[in-house]
This record gives sequence, structure tokens and C-alpha cells, in this order.
Amino acid sequence: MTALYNRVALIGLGLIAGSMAHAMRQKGLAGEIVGYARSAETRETAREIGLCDQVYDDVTQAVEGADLVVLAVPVGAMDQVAAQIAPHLAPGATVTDVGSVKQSVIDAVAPHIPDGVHFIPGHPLAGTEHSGPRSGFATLFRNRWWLLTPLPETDPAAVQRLTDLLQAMGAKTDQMDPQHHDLVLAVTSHAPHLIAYTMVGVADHLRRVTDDEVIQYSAAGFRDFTRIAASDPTMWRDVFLHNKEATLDILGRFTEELFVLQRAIRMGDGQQLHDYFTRTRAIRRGIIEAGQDTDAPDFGRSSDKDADR
Ligand SMILES: NC(=O)C1=CN([C@@H]2O[C@H](COP(=O)(O)OP(=O)(O)OC[C@H]3O[C@@H](n4cnc5c(N)ncnc54)[C@H](O)[C@@H]3O)[C@@H](O)[C@H]2O)C=CC1
Ligand SMILES: O=C(O)C(=O)Cc1ccc(O)cc1
Repeated sequence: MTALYNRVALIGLGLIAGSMAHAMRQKGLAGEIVGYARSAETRETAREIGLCDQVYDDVTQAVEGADLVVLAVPVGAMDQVAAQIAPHLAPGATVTDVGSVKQSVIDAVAPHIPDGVHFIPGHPLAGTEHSGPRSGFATLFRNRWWLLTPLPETDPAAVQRLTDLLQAMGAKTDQMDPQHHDLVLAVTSHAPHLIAYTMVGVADHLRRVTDDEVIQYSAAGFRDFTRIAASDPTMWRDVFLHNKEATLDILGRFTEELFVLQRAIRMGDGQQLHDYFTRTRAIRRGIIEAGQDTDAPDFGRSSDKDADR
């Protein structure tokens, strides 16, 4: 494939930037891929594994002459990075980000972006619990959504060019209002992560009582929680600090639902529990039937559909 950008500068060399570097290189989507990371150790690792064509110690040199700059740092670091690079951006360049929260990143970054540079906020709905320059892989974005939340005045041609790159890396793209994005992600990602962190914390308290059995005999559900709760603490601290309202709104609703189920258990109301779980099962099946869970195993999907339990 012909290159869609001549020089792509990746700022922050972790899971997402690393995966982009692998994906772009595999498909020949960028003339040159350069990078910058704050810590000397990360830069050294990136050089050692040949993540980019060039790794700079100075962020301003990394963005010099780049026609695409990707901010791939924790949400709370976007402001500082944008301020540092702004005077060095090439006219006509596109700046995008991959932060898990959108409105606060727009508020932090947009004021720094000079006239003639296109700022197109973005968020790949793809990741793992791993972080750092060694954690990236070329197929991370394949068949995953990558949401863009462009500002109304943004040049549609610049949005199209970025969209072409994301799709060439295997992603499905869509556009969304940033505040709506933050509410949707609070339900589908941010609150679930907080619940996983909490559940693992509960088990940690309990292990002292149960003599480590909660760890030894952890079943699949709890294992999934521990995987999620192993995610990067800095990244997730920033997500919650920067999507405060939406997360608190969803956690309030979650608590109400939890109390409803707690009461049903206390009252022995089996019908209510069964009805509730029947509704939630239908939601899961809807996701699978819409083809949105590419990792889901196919076992029993239709055979247990009408099972009489
Ligand atoms: N990990 C995931 O599953 C996903 C993460 N994201 C978002 O992508 C962004 C990057 O996340 P990952 O690649 O997972 O993180 P990571 O922890 O693997 O890498 C982050 C990089 O940013 C650097 N960094 C941190 N603070 C910095 C600063 N002040 N100045 C310069 N560099 C700094 C770190 O040294 C590291 O190289 C975050 O905003 C996160 O919300 C989006 C989708 C999924
Ligand atoms: O590892 C998982 O299960 C994830 O949920 C990955 C993830 C984390 C943060 C995002 O903003 C998007 C995707």
C-alpha cells in the first residue's frame, strides 16, 4: 500500500503507539515513523527493538516536519505535551490523540494547536492490560472501533485522510460528539474497570481471612476481573480524574441496580433475579449476534438459547 503520511511522530511509546508503529510498518502506511518518550529507559527499549525509524530525546525534534502527530500519553499528560510541541508543528499537519476520554483532552489540547494545523481527537476501542514499548502488536486494532470526535470546524479532507489510515490498520471508524463519547465509555469501559478494581480489592482483603483460597481457586469471572485490574495505574487514574461527571453518573446508577439485586437476594425473590438475568443475557447475545465480540467462543450459542432451566 502507498504511504498515507510521509512522517508520523508518535509521542509516548507504549501499547497504543507501539501497536500503531507495528501496524503502519506492516502495511507500509507511513514514509517514516519516528517517536519520543519521556523516560530514557523507554527510549532505549524502543531503539533496541527497532520500534521506530528514529527515537528522539527531544519531543520538539520528533514533531519537526511530521504530517501526522499522535499523542499517545496518559490523558493527564496531554496538556503538557501539546504545549511543548505546538510551536514546532508543521503547517497543514494533523494532530490526533488516542486518549480514553475525549472532552477533557479537547479542552487541554485544542487551545495550543496553531491555525493551519488540524486537531482530530480519537480513541481506539482496543487495548490490553499490558503497557510499555514491548507490549504493542500489529493486529491490536483489527476489527475494533476507532472513534473520532472532530470539532465542527475541522477540515473534512484531513478527517478523511486520518480515517483512511485507521481503516488501513484494520479498524472500523465512526464519529461521535465528545461528551456523548465520554458517557458511552463511562458505561462500557470506565465503570467496569472501576468495578473490577474494587472486586479484586475485596478479594485482597478477604484473602487474609480465607488463607489465599480466593487466589488459588479463582474462577473465570474473577480471573477476568484480575486481568482488567492489572491495567496501568497512571492511565486509569487519569481516566477517572478526567471523566469525573459521566463516571459518577454511571456509578450512581450502578449502585441503585446493585441495591435492587441485593434486596431481591435478601427477600428470596427468585423471580426478580431470574427476570433480571434473562434481560442481561439477551444483551450479551445481541452483542455477539451483531458481530461485535470477535473474541467470543462459539460454544453453545444457539443450542442453549431455548434451554429450559
Ligand atoms: N491501554 C489501553 O488498553 C488503551 C489506552 N488508551 C489510551 O492511550 C493512551 C496511551 O496508553 P498506553 O499506550 O496504554 O500507555 P502506556 O503506559 O503503554 O504508554 C504511555 C507512554 O506515555 C509516556 N508518558 C507518560 N507520561 C508522559 C509525559 N508526561 N510526557 C511524555 N510521555 C509520557 C510513557 O512513558 C509511555 O511511553 C492513554 O491516553 C490511554 O487512555 C486507549 C485505548 C486503549
Ligand atoms: O483490556 C481491556 O479489556 C480493555 O478494556 C482495553 C481498553 C482499555 C481502555 C480503553 O480506552 C479502551 C480499551
